[in-house]
Amino acid sequence: MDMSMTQQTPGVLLSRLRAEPPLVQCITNFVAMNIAANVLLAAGASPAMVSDAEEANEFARIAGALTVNIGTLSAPFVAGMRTAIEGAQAAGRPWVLDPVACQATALRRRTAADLLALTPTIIRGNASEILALAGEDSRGQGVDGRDSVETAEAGARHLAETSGAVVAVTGEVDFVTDGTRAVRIAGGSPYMPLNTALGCSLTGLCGAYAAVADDPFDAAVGALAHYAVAGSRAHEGAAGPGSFGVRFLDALHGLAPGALDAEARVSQA
Ligand SMILES: Nc1ncnc2c1ncn2[C@@H]1O[C@H](COP(=O)(O)OP(=O)(O)OP(=O)(O)O)[C@@H](O)[C@H]1O
Ligand SMILES: Cc1ncsc1CCO
Ligand SMILES: [Mg+2]
Repeated sequence: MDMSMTQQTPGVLLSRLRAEPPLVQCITNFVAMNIAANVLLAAGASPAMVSDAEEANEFARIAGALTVNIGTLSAPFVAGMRTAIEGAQAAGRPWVLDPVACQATALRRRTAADLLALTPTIIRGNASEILALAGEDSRGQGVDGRDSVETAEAGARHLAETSGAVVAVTGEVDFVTDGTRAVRIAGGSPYMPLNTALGCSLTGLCGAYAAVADDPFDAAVGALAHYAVAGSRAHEGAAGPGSFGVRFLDALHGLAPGALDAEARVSQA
């Protein structure tokens, strides 16, 4: 990749992560809990799925980053999210928002808007979710994206400007912007959206990269590039979504920092 697009390249951040695996507090959904934990471990981070309001604030203060995902939403989750965000912010730690299916119901629209107002460091979602969060029409079907990343790029730029967050839109070709800078990241596999919770797990990986990066834009690019390169590698020889899933974990683990920078397909947008 062109090394001028980030201060710290994906490979530099991956080296940091592997040298000192960051503790990442993941408040995520019941579908993603096990999958995301395995993804973070394979990539080189240390995940902990801690969400109860009684301990989430205390835990956020000792974690390197917090990630918040509204996939299986309920009042106890929301209470844990709110107090965890307060703890992360008090400790000066980054937090990542994943607004799963935020177009679908009044509860999700309200919760996503409330969490957005708490100023996430990074927002990661599929194009349908980012369009909805940006106040535009979304064709999302439940948790599955149904819009192209391209149609969400203008909304993502606007959302980044108004929220102050780095916005990462995922799909066939990903898009990352902080409102000023913007890049596209190619790679991955069409088997990825057929494996549940890989997006939710990527949100966790954004937290891991944010914990070791100086700049959240570099963190989002690093996490998405790690995923894209591992996804491309895993696609080779995969017979379908099942064998892809196994190969993907192996590829996340087996990717060396130098190879990540050599194989990352990041371009200016
Ligand atoms: N058609 C595709 N080709 C290549 N990579 C893809 C494709 N669709 C998605 N991806 C990749 O899959 C990963 C997850 O992105 P996706 O947009 O599917 O998340 P999501 O909809 O939030 O997933 P989930 O809600 O199931 O966790 C990203 O790394 C993205 O680049
Ligand atoms: C399938 C599913 N349902 C709620 S969250 C989730 C994981 C993918 O977003
Ligand atoms: Mg999702």
